[in-house]
Amino acid sequence: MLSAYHAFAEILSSLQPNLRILVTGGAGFIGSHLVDKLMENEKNEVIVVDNYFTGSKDNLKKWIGHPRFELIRHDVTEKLLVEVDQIFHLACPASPIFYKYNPVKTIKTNVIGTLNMLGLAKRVGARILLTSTSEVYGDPLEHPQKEEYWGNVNPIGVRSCYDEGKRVAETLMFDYHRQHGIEIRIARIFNTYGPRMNIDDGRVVSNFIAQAIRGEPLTVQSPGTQTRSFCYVSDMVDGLIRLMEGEHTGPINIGNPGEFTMMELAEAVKELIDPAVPVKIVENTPDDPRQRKPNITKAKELLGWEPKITLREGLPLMEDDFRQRLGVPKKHIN
Ligand SMILES: NC(=O)c1ccc[n+]([C@@H]2O[C@H](COP(=O)([O-])OP(=O)(O)OC[C@H]3O[C@@H](n4cnc5c(N)ncnc54)[C@H](O)[C@@H]3O)[C@@H](O)[C@H]2O)c1
Ligand SMILES: O=c1ccn([C@@H]2O[C@H](COP(=O)(O)OP(=O)(O)O[C@H]3OC[C@@H](O)[C@H](O)[C@H]3O)[C@@H](O)[C@H]2O)c(=O)[nH]1
Repeated sequence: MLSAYHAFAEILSSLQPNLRILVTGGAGFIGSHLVDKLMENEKNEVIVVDNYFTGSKDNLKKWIGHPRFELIRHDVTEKLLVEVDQIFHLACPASPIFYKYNPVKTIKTNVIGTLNMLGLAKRVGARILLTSTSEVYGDPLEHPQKEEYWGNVNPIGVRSCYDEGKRVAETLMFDYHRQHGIEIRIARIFNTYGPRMNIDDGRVVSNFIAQAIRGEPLTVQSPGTQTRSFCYVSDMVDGLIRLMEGEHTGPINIGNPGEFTMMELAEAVKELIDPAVPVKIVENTPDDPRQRKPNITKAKELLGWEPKITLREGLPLMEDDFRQRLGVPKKHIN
């Protein structure tokens, strides 16, 4: 019986074509988890290109030297010639601190980088997936956000290099699709967290966890009532792969609809790591969206996807990883 099952599995696997997959930004947080998942399939060959602005070779160290894996230092604002079947286009700094650091470079990465990847997709006939963002909805006046909502975005603000950049990237994807018949997929990713985020990434979940472990005050940016919806990274990767493999162009929201104020997030982190750490209210940055929560009806109906890991399940997994990297073990009370 078992051998009949194995024979069947072997036939199935032999029917699946070998795929060569390019992941831009594959040395980053989401990208490296995506690479781990893609490498599990022995039919996949994975090529990562990254300029290491916010990513690191360390995130991919287990694959370096593997015969089905290749890592190339490359900036997507420059042309790239590789023969591939699929392109997961993630390259772009994602933390507001880093995308505001060199805004001209951020918009070039979104516009010229996406043009270059679309040019590559056209030349080699590859399917291309763009990781767009919930930031295309700006400071949303509709809540929760459906894909049909056009957003409320400041075109000249300090976040515009990122959110307007991603909006242009979406436009380019659809123009190449309509004009050149390129197979496109667009994911609108909502706040994602998990192990391997940079300790000093600057995003709220990594900040609070690192602060609590170090015994420092949790910096809640005022007013603290602004909301976000946090998706665990393994759920995100599963959604991205389903979108790439499915039949729908999108845009499709991929995120966890569980919605929390930043004050609630700080309380959850305190409760988990150290109830004694204080919360410190600090000044916010301009144009910070006041609310954010995905409507994921499309992802459920078209991709059969919904997140499995709640914030309370995901935070301890991230705590373990941060403690290990910060060298601060958990105190055990006997
Ligand atoms: N994490 C989130 O909450 C979130 C939310 C919405 C959208 N996204 C999108 O998902 C993607 C990945 O985000 P992440 O959280 O893993 O961020 P990250 O900063 O960890 O990863 C981005 C990667 O892209 C690389 N990169 C940046 N500019 C590049 C360039 N010009 N050429 C080549 N490589 C470049 C970086 O070095 C890094 O490895 C981004 O496109 C981001 O906009 C993320
Ligand atoms: O230390 C902090 C950091 C952040 N915050 C608050 O936490 C909220 C979330 O901020 P983050 O910097 O984590 O992320 P944002 O939601 O602003 O942007 C994010 O969402 C969409 C993605 O495309 C972006 O890549 C990602 O950075 C904001 O309201 C911010 O004011 C704090 O209260 N304290």
